[in-house]
Amino acid sequence: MTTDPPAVTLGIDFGTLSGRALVVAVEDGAELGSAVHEYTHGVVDRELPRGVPLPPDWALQMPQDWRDVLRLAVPRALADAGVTPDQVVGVATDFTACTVLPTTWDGTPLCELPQYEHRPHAYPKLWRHHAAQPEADLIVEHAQRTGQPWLARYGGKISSEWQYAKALQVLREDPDVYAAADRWIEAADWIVWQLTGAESRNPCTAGYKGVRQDGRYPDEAFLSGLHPGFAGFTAKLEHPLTPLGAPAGRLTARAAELTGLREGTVVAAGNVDAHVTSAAAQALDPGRMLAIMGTSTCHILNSDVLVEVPGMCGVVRDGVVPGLWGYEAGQSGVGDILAWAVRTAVPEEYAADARRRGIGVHELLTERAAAQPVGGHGLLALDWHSGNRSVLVDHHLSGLIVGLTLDTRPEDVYRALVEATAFGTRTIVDAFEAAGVPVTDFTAAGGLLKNHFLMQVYSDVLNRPVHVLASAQGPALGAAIHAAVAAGAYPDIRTASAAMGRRQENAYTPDPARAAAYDRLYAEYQALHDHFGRGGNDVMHRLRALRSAALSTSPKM
Ligand SMILES: Nc1ncnc2c1ncn2[C@@H]1O[C@H](COP(=O)(O)OP(=O)(O)O)[C@@H](O)[C@H]1O
Ligand SMILES: O=C(CO)[C@H](O)[C@H](O)COP(=O)(O)O
Repeated sequence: MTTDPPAVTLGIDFGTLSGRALVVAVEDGAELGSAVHEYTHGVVDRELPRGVPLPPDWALQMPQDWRDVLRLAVPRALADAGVTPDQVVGVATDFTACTVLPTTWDGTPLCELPQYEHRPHAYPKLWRHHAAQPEADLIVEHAQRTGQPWLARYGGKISSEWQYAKALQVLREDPDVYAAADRWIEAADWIVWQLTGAESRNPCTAGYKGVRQDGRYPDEAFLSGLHPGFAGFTAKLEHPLTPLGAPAGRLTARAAELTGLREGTVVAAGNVDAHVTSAAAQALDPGRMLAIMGTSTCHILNSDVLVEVPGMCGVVRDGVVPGLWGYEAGQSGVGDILAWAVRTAVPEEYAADARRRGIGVHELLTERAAAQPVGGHGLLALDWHSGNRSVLVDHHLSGLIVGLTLDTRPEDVYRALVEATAFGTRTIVDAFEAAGVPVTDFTAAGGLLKNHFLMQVYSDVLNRPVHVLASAQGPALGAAIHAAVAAGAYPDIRTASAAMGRRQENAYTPDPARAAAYDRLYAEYQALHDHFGRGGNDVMHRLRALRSAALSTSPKM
């Protein structure tokens, strides 16, 4: 007797530095094979590939790097899993967001047209492009003045990371590129377009990053008040939305040739890396907060109720799963801040020790940092090296370390930074609870799970158990779950998540003595946070303005 080979789905996760494809069994979510492709150009933040220098706070990407994930990682993942294209019943993708690009009507990125290849604004802007803060400030000020009803659904502020600030920056700085952009599209939707040959839009990026609420984008009167040329901006976005977990289309012959998949394979609606991970971590029920902890952290939480939480990134109906209000908050820099410490605050002696022992510098610093009592380093840090996404929503804030002495060691700084990111998360959890959105449990996912000391710090600082997603491929697994729903294997995302997702309960539990000690440090963090973040001292903004002025005038010494 022969049995049919098992049905599988493919989840493709497009991260900040790489993209990965994961083959998953539809029946139980077993991970059968995967492959990663590191982007050739990574984050373009110094100069364009052809040598055009970029100003501070810019972060771009190259669409070809994303296509290469389809071309290279997908066939390798199928081979790794030992499955044939016929077994793949559905494909879904997820992307960083708001990573957004200008294209022509047929989806061609403007940066790939010869006449625009030297123009920085023709390139996709990565989620952590932070140069549109003046535009974000203008949007917030104008929205407050004109009483825009949607503003409260974004915690009272629109981030410079989101679609409108980035698009307005293009219009103000390169009106030709703005005019040439027939479509202004999230990479999350653009990649689906590459697979299906037809434009589609998803409610997750449209809601959280595109300010679409109650079926509408901000109106023309509001947009023209920002800039006369911005009045028709939403025409570049308008397109029917495909619900999450629904099919956006089918794989074209061209995409099948590129990926090695079968023409006609179902492709699910696009999605965001953080939000899609909730399905993988079985964190879709109301009150379950998921923190996706990597270069940055996103906090995702579903609820039955609509509440306007000050400083959150956004609340969107059906934004994570149909039928619930999905909340997002976040920290723009977490692993990125630790990477900064590893890159810049470690003497050669440490690097040599790590090399000798065959471990990474993160691991070395972690090991040394773990061997000290709470507060033993005498330091307190603010985790704003990449600005503050929640609850202050200000990307012109910056990092701070208080308490440095001549005795301070690199591992002390590293530990203080780990703790600062945990305090940042606690600030977000507290903001939800204070606003009336209960956080009944806390689950973590993402690349930082490998740092057990860091995870324990989070449990101690939050003074609650931390559950973890039991997969190293959270977003790709979440996408594969969405693919199974789009393929009709499950009736909805929550049912598919129960069958295919997995989590380890109580992976970390708080130590009462450390939790009490962290309560005292957290009180100090809150004081520092409010002093520098809520107007007590505006020095961080003044320093940034001085830096911009200094870098824009030429004489150097
Ligand atoms: N052992 C470690 N401890 C803490 N942070 C780490 C460690 N190893 C890598 N990192 C940081 O983790 C981040 C990468 O996280 P990951 O989840 O893999 O990526 P992404 O967020 O891009 O999906 C980087 O910022 C890196 O500096
Ligand atoms: O803001 C986001 C989602 O809303 C970004 O996608 C996210 O912060 C980037 O993710 P990662 O740190 O995993 O690369």
